[in-house]
Amino acid sequence: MADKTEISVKEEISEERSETESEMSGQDSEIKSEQDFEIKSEQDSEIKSEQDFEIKSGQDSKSEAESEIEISSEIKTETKIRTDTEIGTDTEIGTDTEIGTDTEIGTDTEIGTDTEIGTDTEIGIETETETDSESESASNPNEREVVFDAENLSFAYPGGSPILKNIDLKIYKGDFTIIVGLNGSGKSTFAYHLNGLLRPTSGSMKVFGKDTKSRKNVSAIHREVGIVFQNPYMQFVGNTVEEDVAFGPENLGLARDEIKQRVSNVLETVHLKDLSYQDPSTLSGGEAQAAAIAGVLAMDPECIVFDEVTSMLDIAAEDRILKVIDELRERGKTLVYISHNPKDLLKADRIIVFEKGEIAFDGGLSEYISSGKYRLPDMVELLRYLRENGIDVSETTADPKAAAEEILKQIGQTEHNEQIEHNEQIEHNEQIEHNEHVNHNEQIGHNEQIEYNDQNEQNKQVDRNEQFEQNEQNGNTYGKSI
Ligand SMILES: Nc1ncnc2c1ncn2[C@@H]1O[C@H](COP(=O)(O)OP(=O)(O)OP(=O)(O)O)[C@@H](O)[C@H]1O
Repeated sequence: MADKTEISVKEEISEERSETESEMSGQDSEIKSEQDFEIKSEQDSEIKSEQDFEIKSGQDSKSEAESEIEISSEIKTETKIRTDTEIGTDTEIGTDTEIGTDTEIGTDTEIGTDTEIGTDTEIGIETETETDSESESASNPNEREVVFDAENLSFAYPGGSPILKNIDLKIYKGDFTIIVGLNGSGKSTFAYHLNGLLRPTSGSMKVFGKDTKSRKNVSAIHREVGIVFQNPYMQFVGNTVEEDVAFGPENLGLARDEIKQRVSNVLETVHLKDLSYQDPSTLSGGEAQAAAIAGVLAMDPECIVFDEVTSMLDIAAEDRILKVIDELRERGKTLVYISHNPKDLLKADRIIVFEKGEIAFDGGLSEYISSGKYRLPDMVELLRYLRENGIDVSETTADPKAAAEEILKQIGQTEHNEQIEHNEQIEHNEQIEHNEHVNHNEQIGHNEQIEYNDQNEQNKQVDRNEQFEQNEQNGNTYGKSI
């Protein structure tokens, strides 16, 4: 029997946040204090019998205006039929009673009773075989696994007009999908649907096959899908950066050493080690974004939704985050990235454009470029200009160095070759000149030698004549008759 006590449940807090958002928008009439988010405890007990039965129970309680007790029991048999029992009690203004039963053929029964004052009790009994979308896709290995599946999804904030309209969209495992669109087009609202923070007003959203409409599914979905919010201060729950980042892994029930290691690694990654003990609410905008990213990375979820997370980062910090994203892609994570920066499009497997709550475009980068309707990354503009002027470079080269090499191949290389030829010619000419010069010098030397020899000869003759004259004067004819 294992018994452990944990402080805090991050995904529940996310739910609370969402509720708070809803409350702000008037979706829910109740008013909650900030302390709702702060105090949580969870107690899990696990009993495993020799018959391979597993019984788990967890108890959550919260302070202040709201208290919640959640007890979950899980019984697992060798036949892989699992029974989940969840009992939650909320004491707050407003009462909700929900009883749900899920069976393996997908029957979901919910009985709800609302009264004005009282208790929120949720009893969920879920009986299902361990068959989910993963095993479904395993039956057809060529079919890519669907992670997010929105079907005819529409959403309106309470009292408002529809923000999302009839969205049909499947996002596949391992893809890096970028969502772009003008301000207010519904990108963030859609992002909140990806982990059940918001639920469709009509239609459905399934994550790994689990419908976000069922509250029982939402906490499991929170473990698989992390969201980094546009406003990072929305997601802090710890008193220090370190505590905040540790919050998620603690909630996953990881061992203390593992948590320590993860926290240390992610703080290193986002360069926030020096601020480990700072209150996250006092961080600068960019630091807060980095800390929020660290908090999600520490949980290592299967999917991460980034909602304009680099908007406040300096260039170096942005580069670090983009590098992290590259690594996450290499590890096969499913990433949804909301951005206003056209340069991000170059990395995308898929681009989705939102316009007034609808999907106006859904496709790859080449299609996006050739549609001619949207703002393009600067480099694509440059390459396009070169193409239009007869230089055959690809428009979709994401890496500036690769683009430069392509351009060089087309024009630079030719010029380069011409330059080489030119240089060789110069060298050749210089050599000739040099040789000519040498020859010339040699000629001069030769002539000088001749002159020298002539002079020598001449001098010798003069000497001889003078000797002759001298001899004659001396009467010495050396046997010669005159
Ligand atoms: N809690 C809310 N209550 C009512 N309306 C809301 C709420 N949150 C957002 N909206 C409205 O929903 C629309 C879509 O907002 P959303 O934040 O999803 O857009 P966005 O595309 O992410 O915009 P941005 O690029 O500016 O971040 C906007 O008109 C916004 O005013």
